[in-house]
Amino acid sequence: MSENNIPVAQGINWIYDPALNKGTAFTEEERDALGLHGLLPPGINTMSEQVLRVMGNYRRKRSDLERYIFLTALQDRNQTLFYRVLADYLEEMMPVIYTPTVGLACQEYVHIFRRPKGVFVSAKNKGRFSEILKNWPNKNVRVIVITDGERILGLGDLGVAGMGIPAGKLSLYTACAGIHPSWCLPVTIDVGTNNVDLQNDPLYFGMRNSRIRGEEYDSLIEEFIMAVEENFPNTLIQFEDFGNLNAFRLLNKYRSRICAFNDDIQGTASVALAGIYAAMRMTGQKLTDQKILFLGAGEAGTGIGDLIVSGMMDEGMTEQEARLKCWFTDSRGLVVKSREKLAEHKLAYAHDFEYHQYFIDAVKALKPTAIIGVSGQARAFTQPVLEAMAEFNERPLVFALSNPTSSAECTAKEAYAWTGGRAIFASGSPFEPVNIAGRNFEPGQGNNAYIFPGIGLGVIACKARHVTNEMFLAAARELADKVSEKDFKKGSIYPRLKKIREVSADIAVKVAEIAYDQGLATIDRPADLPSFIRSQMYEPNYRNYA
Ligand SMILES: NC(=O)C1=CN([C@@H]2O[C@H](COP(=O)(O)OP(=O)(O)OC[C@H]3O[C@@H](n4cnc5c(N)ncnc54)[C@H](OP(=O)(O)O)[C@@H]3O)[C@@H](O)[C@H]2O)C=CC1
Ligand SMILES: CC(=O)C(=O)O
Ligand SMILES: [Mg+2]
Repeated sequence: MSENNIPVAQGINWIYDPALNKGTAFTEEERDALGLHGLLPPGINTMSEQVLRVMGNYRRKRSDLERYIFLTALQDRNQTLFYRVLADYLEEMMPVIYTPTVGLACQEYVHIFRRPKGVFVSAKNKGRFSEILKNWPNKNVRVIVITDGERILGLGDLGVAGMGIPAGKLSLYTACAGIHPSWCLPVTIDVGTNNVDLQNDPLYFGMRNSRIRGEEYDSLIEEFIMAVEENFPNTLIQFEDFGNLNAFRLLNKYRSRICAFNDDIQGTASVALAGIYAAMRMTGQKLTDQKILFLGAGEAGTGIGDLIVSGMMDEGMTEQEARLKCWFTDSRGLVVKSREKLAEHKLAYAHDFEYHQYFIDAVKALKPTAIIGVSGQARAFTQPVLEAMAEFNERPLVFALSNPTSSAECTAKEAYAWTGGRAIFASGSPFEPVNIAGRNFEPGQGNNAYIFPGIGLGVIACKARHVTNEMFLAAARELADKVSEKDFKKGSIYPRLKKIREVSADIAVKVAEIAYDQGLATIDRPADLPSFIRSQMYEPNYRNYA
C-alpha cells in the first residue's frame, strides 16, 4: 500500500498475473528491474527447461481429467508457457483441452472449479450486462465465444457448467490460429437449466430455474449483443452449443446485423464438406456424384446439408437437384414430405419418398454413398448399417461426427472392420490408429476446430463486418487442398493437427480475400495479404521486460 492506502504495483504482481508471468524464466535483469529477487528460486530456467518440467508433471497424471485440470491451472498461472506447450505438443494435448476430455470437464465443472475464466452473464443481472462487460480487464477484445450451455457437445444441457466449451474453443483460437489470448473472451449466459441433476447439485452455481424461453430469452441475448457493441465494437461473436430451438433463430437474426456466426451450423458444415472434397480427391469422384444420408437433422446436420447444396450448385446443379442429394433422419425417422409439423430447418429436405422409421431401412431404401452422424446417438451406425454401406459402395463415406467419443455413431474400428477396410472414415473426436487385416488406419478428426480458428483470424485481420457462407465454402476447399498423399495413405481426409497453424493461416487468407471481394473488409487491402495475416499471429514466446 502507498501512504494513501492505494495498492501499488509490486513485483509479486508480475508473478501472479498469468499474462505477464514467466516464473523461473524471469532473467537476472528483470528480477532487478521488477523487484523479484527472493520471490523466486534463485536459479533461472529457460523456457525449454520449463516445458520439460511441465511435460514431466503432465505425463505423471493418471487421468485425462487430471491432465485437463493441470493444464487449466498452467493457463491460469503462466499463459505464455501454456501456449508454448500446446504449440509443441498439440496432437497429444488436443484430446485433453478439447473433445473428448473437455466434455467430461464440463460435466464435472462445478466439482473441479478453481478459478473463473471469462465472463458469466446472468439473467438475474438483466439491465446490467454492459456494466458487467466493463468489469472484464482487457479492453481490446476481438472475438467472443458465447454459449447458453443448452447443447454441450452431445451431452445435453449443462447450464453454466458449459463454460468449459467457450474457454476451450478460445484456447484453440490461440493455439491453432495465433489469435492473441488477450483478444479472446469466453462468455456463458445463464438463463437457467433444465438439467435436474444440476438443479439439485449443492455445488451448482448457476440459476436453478428451468430455462427462460421466448421473448424474455430473446431480450437477454439482445441486451448482451448491444452490450458487446457498446464495449467491444467490431468484435466477432461465435455462437456455440446453443440448443436448436434458439440457434437457427439467433443466427438468422444476427448474421447480417453484426459480425457473427454459429460454429455448430456453419463451422461444422465447412469441416464436413472439406472431408467430402478430400474424399473425392482420394476416389476421383465429384461432389455431385454423392448421395448423403444424415443421422440427425439439427444444427450440424442441416448446416452441412446447406453447404453441400451450395457446393453442388457451384458444380452446376440446380438447388432442387442438390437438395435431392441430401437426406435426413431425425429422432422420428426419415424426414419426408408426408410428415407433419417438421421444424423449419428440415423443410427443404422433406422429399417425396416413403417414410422409414429406422435408419437401416432408410439406408437400404436410399443406397447413399455417404452417411453422416450428427445425432449425439452413440453406436447408431450398427454392423448392419455399415455392412449395407459396404455392399453398395466401393468406398463408403462414414462420418461419425458426434462428440464426445462416447456419443460417436461408431468407432473407427467398427467403421473399418464392418466395411472390410473400405470405409473412408472421419470422427468428431479422435480415435487411436486401427489395424485391420494387416493395414494401419489413422483416421482424421472431422471437427470444426479445423475451421473456426482460420475463419476468426481472417475476419479479425481485415476487420470484416460480417461472416458469410462463401467464407465457409472457401475454408472447406482450402482445408481439403491441404490434405497430402501421405494423409490419404493413412486413411485420413484431414491434414495432421500439427500443421493446423499453417492451415488456419491459409484459410484466413481465403476468408479475408472474400471479405475484400464482398466489400466487407473495413481496413485497406494490404499489398501482401498472406504476410499481413501471418504478421498478426501470436507466438508464445516470453517478452523481455528489463
Ligand atoms: N464434429 C463436429 O465438429 C461437430 C459435431 N457436432 C455433434 O453433433 C451432434 C448434434 O449436434 P447438433 O446438430 O448441434 O444438435 P441438434 O440438437 O441440433 O440436433 C440433433 C439431431 O439429432 C437427432 N436425433 C436425436 N436422437 C436421434 C435418434 N435416436 N436417431 C436419429 N436422430 C436423432 C435430433 O432429432 P429431432 O430433430 O427429432 O430432435 C436432431 O435432429 C452433437 O453430438 C455434437 O457434438 C456438432 C457440431 C460440430
Ligand atoms: C465440436 C463441436 O462444436 C460440438 O461438438 O458441438
Ligand atoms: Mg459446438
